[in-house]
Amino acid sequence: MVVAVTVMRKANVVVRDLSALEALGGVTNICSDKTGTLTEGAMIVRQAWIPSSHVYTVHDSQNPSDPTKGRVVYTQSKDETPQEPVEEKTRDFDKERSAAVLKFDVPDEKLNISSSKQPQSPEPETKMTDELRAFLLSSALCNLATVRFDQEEEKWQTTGEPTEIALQVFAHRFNHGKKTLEGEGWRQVAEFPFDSSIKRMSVIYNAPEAQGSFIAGSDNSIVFTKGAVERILDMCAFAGIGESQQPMTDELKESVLGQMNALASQGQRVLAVAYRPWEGRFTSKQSSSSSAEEDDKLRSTVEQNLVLLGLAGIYDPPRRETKPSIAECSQAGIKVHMLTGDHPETAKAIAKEVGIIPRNLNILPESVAASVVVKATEFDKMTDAEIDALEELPLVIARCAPDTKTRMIEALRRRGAFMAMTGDGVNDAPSLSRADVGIAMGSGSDVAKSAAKIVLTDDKFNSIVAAIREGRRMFDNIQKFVLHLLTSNVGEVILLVAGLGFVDDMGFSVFPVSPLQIIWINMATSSFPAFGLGREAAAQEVMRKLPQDKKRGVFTNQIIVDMIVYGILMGACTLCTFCIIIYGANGGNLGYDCNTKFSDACIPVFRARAATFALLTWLILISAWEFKSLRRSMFRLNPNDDSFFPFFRDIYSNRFLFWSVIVGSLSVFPVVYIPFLNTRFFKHTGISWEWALSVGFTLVFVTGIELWKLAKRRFRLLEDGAVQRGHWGQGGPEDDGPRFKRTFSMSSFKTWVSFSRRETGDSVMMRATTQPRVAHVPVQV
Ligand SMILES: Nc1ncnc2c1ncn2[C@@H]1O[C@H](COP(=O)(O)OP(=O)(O)OP(=O)(O)O)[C@@H](O)[C@H]1O
Ligand code: NA
Repeated sequence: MVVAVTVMRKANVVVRDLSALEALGGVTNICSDKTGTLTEGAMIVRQAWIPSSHVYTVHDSQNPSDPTKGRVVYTQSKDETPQEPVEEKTRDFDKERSAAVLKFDVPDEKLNISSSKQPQSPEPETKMTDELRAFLLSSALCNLATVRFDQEEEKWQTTGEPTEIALQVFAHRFNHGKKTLEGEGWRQVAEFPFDSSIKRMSVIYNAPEAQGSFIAGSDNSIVFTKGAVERILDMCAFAGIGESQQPMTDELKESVLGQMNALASQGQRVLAVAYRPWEGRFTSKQSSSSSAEEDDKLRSTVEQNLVLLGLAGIYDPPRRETKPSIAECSQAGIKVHMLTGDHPETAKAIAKEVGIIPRNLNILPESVAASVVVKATEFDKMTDAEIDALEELPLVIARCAPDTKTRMIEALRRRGAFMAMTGDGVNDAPSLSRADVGIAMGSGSDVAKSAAKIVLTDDKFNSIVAAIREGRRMFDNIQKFVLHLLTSNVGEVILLVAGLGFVDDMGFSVFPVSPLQIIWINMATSSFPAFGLGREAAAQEVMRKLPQDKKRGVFTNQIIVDMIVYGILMGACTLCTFCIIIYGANGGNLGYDCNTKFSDACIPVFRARAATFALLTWLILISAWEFKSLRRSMFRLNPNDDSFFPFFRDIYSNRFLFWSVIVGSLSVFPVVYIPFLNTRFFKHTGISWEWALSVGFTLVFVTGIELWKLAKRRFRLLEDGAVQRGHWGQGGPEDDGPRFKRTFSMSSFKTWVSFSRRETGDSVMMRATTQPRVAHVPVQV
């Protein structure tokens, strides 16, 4: 256990409660945040759309905190509906987007080489307009993030929320950072903070003399607001400023929403930026109201009749490690759900990129496809019965509120799932404590951390998967430990109970092994190998099998049957040894009072005891080596290892176990031979030819275990359930196109051929119901 915790520290996981790590090994579903966990959490404004004016696109920016990197170009939109230019962009952007994931860590020199080779874009460089200026003012001022160039470290430093940093950096590109503006005399008079349940934020500023006049009268304060598009849009009465200002009609709303969808479906988080001139000066008396209720009332009077200034598309690339980790979960029979505060389109696009949902939802059966991505409001509206009636729970829940997380936990629990839930916010605490395993982010709030059992110091999704692997390893090792302990106990009990039948002339039962021998074996020799088993490395297939059944715990059928089979085998071997020496070689001479005293009459019994003791010790020790794997041969623990005799390397890989078995085996000799100690205390004496029996029966025992394991493998006895990947495996290969272009090999070609054959199947439903690509991953073959 202690070993486990230190290992996990290295993997950036802090375990506050050890049982949580073991529990994690049994997780069947993970509900993960998106921002920072599945994605980098480093956001860049990629596109800004200004109503009936321009689309600004940021190119070639690899460093999210450096406003000097990359260039901004704009596209003039003549039409009322600015749909077209953006669609033109889409292709170009898509290229960039997939590249962005790879580019983040590449040193700048290399990037410059590659970008300078690209043909220069024909688009004009940006020039400042009033519309853009208003947009930047609101983005920079309604913002708590800071961006500054650190002279000492010679790099750009940022503080604050990634979303706000992105906007602040964007404003800095035009020299409109908050610092600069406040230097020019912009003064904040009130703030209505961001809250993830209302998903917006507002501030009120007084403009310096004459500066604000292009958007508000010079004696007026100005309200700046930003937030989720659907919410802000409903509070807007106008769009645009100056001559191009239009009243917010349903039609215009539709067009703005269309615009938002275009950005969101590229995986961008879209924020609406708005403002409003406040009649006269907003005084601090108005802002320092006493009760929360009055605060809310004031807030709703402030946040109305807004003017939409534009949309910002902010991109947060998925972490490189996310998709492979999700694939690993899928192979391990674990489902990954994404619960995000973002818009459904954004959520969907990112979910596709990381493999939580297939790129082509049509490969799912219709009944499932309909509820793969849902909005929290829809989910919240459903009754428990309706949720339980769903064929599968949603994989993506968008615009998620803290309550939605709690409902999802309950829905999962009703389906018998054992779930892990991540969270970072203050109001995530209830769901974190209610989940079977709550996982908080190192960067998150202290409230979340204290409600969770596990904290990820690096926020990364793949650290969760590493912790699950560790939990499963621990569980497996506990199983091996328990099997080792119980097998020796069953063997000893059989030997001792059968020994009651060895009755001497006085009518006493002669012990086949003495009490001190048993104590010695249990305490001195077999405890070290048992600890050694606890240190076993994870088996290769540890993430290729179903999560353990929480109700069964360690005692699976396999463990119970193994324990009986091996225990009987151990009992039989030791009994035979004792019997052969007493009845075969000494005509059944059980001596006289041999349980208590050494005499010449007791020599046969004492010699038989020594051989039985040695054998029992060795069987228990060698069984520890055998239990390194429950199903694989001790002589070939790794099926992919093609060396002729990997035994010693495999056995030596766990040093502690190796040496405890070796030293334990050798300890038999002094115990048998040291005079006085042997006859007086252990009630046995030195032997000669009898050693052959001990060695011989050790070989019989090993053969017996190997045969039983072979039978288990051959006839697939007592297998753990195989992982069924169902309609589609998460994190799997792309499902919309041939893969063999990238890595051409015979096998990938074959898979591709079999795909395309299936793709020509009659209908989507056909494909879905005829079990498309069910990957049966056999466990421990
Ligand atoms: N600083 C902010 N100011 C205004 N609106 C914001 C801000 N941050 C986020 N939003 C809006 O609120 C929505 C949800 O944000 P929230 O912080 O709840 O999600 P998140 O927790 O960051 O996302 P995830 O759940 O994926 O980790 C965003 O999509 C955006 O529209
Ligand atoms: Na979050």
